[in-house]
Amino acid sequence: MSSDPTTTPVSPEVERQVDSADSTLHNPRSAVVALGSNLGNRLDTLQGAIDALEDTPGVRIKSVSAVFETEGVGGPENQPNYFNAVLVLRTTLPPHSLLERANAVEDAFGRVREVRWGARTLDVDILAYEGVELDAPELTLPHPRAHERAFVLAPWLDADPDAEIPGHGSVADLLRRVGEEGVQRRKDVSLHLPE
Ligand SMILES: Nc1ncnc2c1ncn2[C@@H]1O[C@H](COP(=O)(O)OP(=O)(O)OP(=O)(O)O)[C@@H](O)[C@H]1O
Ligand SMILES: Nc1nc2c(c(=O)[nH]1)N=C(CO)CN2
Repeated sequence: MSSDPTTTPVSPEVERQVDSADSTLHNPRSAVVALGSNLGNRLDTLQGAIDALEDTPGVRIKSVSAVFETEGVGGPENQPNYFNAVLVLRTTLPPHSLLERANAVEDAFGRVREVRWGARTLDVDILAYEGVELDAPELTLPHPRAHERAFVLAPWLDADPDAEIPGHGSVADLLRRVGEEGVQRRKDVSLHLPE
């Protein structure tokens, strides 16, 4: 019998049937996540975010881009440069659960939401989630501004040279169109998967 008084015990066979009807448990999807930081120790923060995401049940990081140092786009003038990176994941979490986890990781690194596009210790955005298009304020997929941002496209191309943004084209073409001004690959630093 289950020791949890809020649950009605079910047989292992029923549990198996319920699990097999939940296709998300068996079908990890590909998702792409952008990381950005322009306050504090930017490299440690991005590495901490990678470790926290990899530590999430239902999330496996498959590819980590190089680190790009980028000039702030939008928001207040003279904000410090960002470190940006992109991760390709396989995940069994549905999109909204992945967003919740992304927000929790931002909060864990002391993110305070004040000025739009203002400086932040950590920003975690979902760029794309395999086969999903959404147009809600709390979650828009693919990310509505990814295709026009060199600070997203350059690391995305590095993490996945064949990436496509549904409705916009290949990341390689989009980056050629947008140009790479204000975006520099930092060859002296790197991020890694947790050991
Ligand atoms: N694809 C997405 N990834 C992350 N957040 C999203 C996405 N689509 C919508 N949102 C919503 O956007 C809200 C604002 O996010 P945030 O404060 O990180 O914006 P921002 O990173 O400053 O700006 P931008 O959205 O232009 O990158 C979040 O509360 C979130 O619910
Ligand atoms: N260079 C750079 N500029 C930004 C960034 C970012 O990550 N890098 N994020 C923003 C809001 O998501 C706004 N502007």
